[in-house]
Amino acid sequence: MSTGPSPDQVPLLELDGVSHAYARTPALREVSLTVAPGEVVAVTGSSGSGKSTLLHVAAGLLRPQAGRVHLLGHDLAGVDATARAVLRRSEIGIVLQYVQLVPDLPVLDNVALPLTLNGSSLAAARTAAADALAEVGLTDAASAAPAELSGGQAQRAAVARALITSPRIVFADEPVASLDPVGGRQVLDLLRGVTARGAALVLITHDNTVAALADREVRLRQGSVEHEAVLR
Ligand SMILES: Nc1ncnc2c1ncn2[C@@H]1O[C@H](COP(=O)(O)OP(=O)(O)OP(=O)(O)O)[C@@H](O)[C@H]1O
Repeated sequence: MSTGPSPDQVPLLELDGVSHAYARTPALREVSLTVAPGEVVAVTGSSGSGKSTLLHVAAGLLRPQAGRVHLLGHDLAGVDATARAVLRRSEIGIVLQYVQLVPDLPVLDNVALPLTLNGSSLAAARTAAADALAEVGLTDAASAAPAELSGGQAQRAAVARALITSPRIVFADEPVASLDPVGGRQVLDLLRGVTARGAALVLITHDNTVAALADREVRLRQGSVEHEAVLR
């Protein structure tokens, strides 16, 4: 009988000796990192320390020049751009600091978009999007245009869109940096909610108060892991 690790012990994300430079600017230097199911990991560091580059590499948006990235059981070196895009669309959620809702689509259709791109019928996707909007407290905004939302509402809609596929791992790059404390807390609570079903959250932030909500902090300095701490 096999005695391999149980599914809740297999990392969802594993970076091993990852290095990357833009032209001659080193951005990541031999970074190793693992993220387990149900974990919230804060990646911190000052401006230019490599946080966003780490997110791009981890989410398969950027191929690192050295090292290995294992994401959701895939060695990304062997996954072509199309398959990586499908993986992102179906199993990964990404939330950025400035919301990128499609301006011409009502909020409901923005949230439904990942499902329609994955082949769901518009009707089924809209039903799921209405449920997702209810979960983030935005039912009343379903038919609004993105421009009619406040910053906090738009970020909650972006979270609903990122979570509608029930991703196994969510990457959030400074998701509350543009929000007031109350709006920020709401968005963080929504993001952290994914851990209840065993998904992981990788939270990129330069804000210590936000980082303190994580289970673990990985601090970057000039592209290297300077410090790693278990917070809870
Ligand atoms: N597209 C790019 N072309 C050239 N250099 C880049 C590019 N993106 C990032 N860099 C450089 O790589 C280094 C790491 O940048 P990165 O954006 O990953 O840091 P960061 O910690 O996310 O910064 P910030 O908190 O300011 O967003 C910096 O020196 C930056 O100037």
